[in-house]
Amino acid sequence: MEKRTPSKASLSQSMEDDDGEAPPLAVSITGETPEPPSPVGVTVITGYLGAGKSTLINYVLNAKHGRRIAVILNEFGEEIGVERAMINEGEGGTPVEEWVELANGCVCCTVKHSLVQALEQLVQRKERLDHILLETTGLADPAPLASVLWLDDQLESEVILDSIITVVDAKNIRMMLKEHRDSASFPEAFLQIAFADVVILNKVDLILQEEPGHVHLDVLEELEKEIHNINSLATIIQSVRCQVDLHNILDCEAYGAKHIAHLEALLQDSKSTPVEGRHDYSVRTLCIYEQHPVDLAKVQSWLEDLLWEKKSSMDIYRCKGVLYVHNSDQLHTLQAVRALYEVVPGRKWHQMENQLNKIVFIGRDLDENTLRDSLKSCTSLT
Ligand SMILES: Nc1nc2c(ncn2[C@@H]2O[C@H](COP(=O)(O)OP(=O)(O)OP(=O)(O)O)[C@@H](O)[C@H]2O)c(=O)[nH]1
Repeated sequence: MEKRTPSKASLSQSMEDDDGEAPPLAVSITGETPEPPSPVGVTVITGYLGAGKSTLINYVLNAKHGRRIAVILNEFGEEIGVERAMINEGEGGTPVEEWVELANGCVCCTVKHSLVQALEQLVQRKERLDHILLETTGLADPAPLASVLWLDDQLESEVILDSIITVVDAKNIRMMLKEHRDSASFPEAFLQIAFADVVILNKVDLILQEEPGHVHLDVLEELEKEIHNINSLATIIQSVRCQVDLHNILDCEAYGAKHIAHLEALLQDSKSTPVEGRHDYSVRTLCIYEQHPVDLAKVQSWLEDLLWEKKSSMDIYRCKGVLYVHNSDQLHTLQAVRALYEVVPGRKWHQMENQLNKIVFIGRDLDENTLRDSLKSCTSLT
């Protein structure tokens, strides 16, 4: 089943909301050979001011990891150690980004114009790339970017959204969580966590300084729990100066419908945020279950009411799940980022398996009863 989106007009509207400029909607770059190579994964890096995004980029650009990684930046910090990328005027006055090559095989550039154009240039380079990192300075809500990069397989794009990584400053987030526990407001940082597939909990050395001995371990455990309360689907990696094993943050295939085992493991570990002491308006995770098989058309129309028409007051950011569909021996996977959603048939159910629907929502004002009852209404075939 192909990816379902509301009208293009409303998608581009949501992108315009972010920076006043509507990026093009799709990257479709077809290869000339009959068998195009597998697409290059794009990892989007978000994070609150000063969390350590540049530190992570610097680490990737300077480490000997043996991978050819391209980095696309919005802004070029002085500390990055390469000359500021130049913007040239290409043929016909088209602005062209200049790529800077580094000794370890990585390349990087600053995007001042079209992201899609920069990606096109990248994949047209003769050297094959292993991965692309995209730093999104100041982008509170990475969803519009996900909509641009998360494309239908049918488009045969040469790039594919791999995952969204959010870098978090452990000391800062600890303070923010304390401050906002009982308040109706929520900082941008929580939104970035809500959209993350991987959270790098950086600057854990500062927690050790504050809480020497064994106490810092309890503090970090508590922080991980709080982050999982916002987004139980995210993998959390603790770090100092973003020194992370790249295998843990690249090639996550967080949006790939083929990676069912990983999705199932995430769903298995996901738990609803405990309700006690929490306000409904905070960003949280909610899991719903339904034992009976659902009608696919009804599920689609239910999702479209929730995500497109916004008939309830709920604000849903992310959604992942497995569906047990009437008249199908295949498990179906469900993924959504804001208004964009996809339901894809996956592997066959095993004989002794407990077939059921499980959906995890991440968002604000999530109403468990409404979601559970409306999913239940998708079980009838009339
Ligand atoms: N103590 C400590 N400092 C760190 C760590 N990681 C990064 N820093 C420092 O934190 C500061 C901010 O890091 P950056 O990498 O520039 O953060 P950023 O997210 O790119 O910041 P902006 O571009 O301003 O949003 C720098 O001075 C880093 O050296 C860490 O793990 N521990």
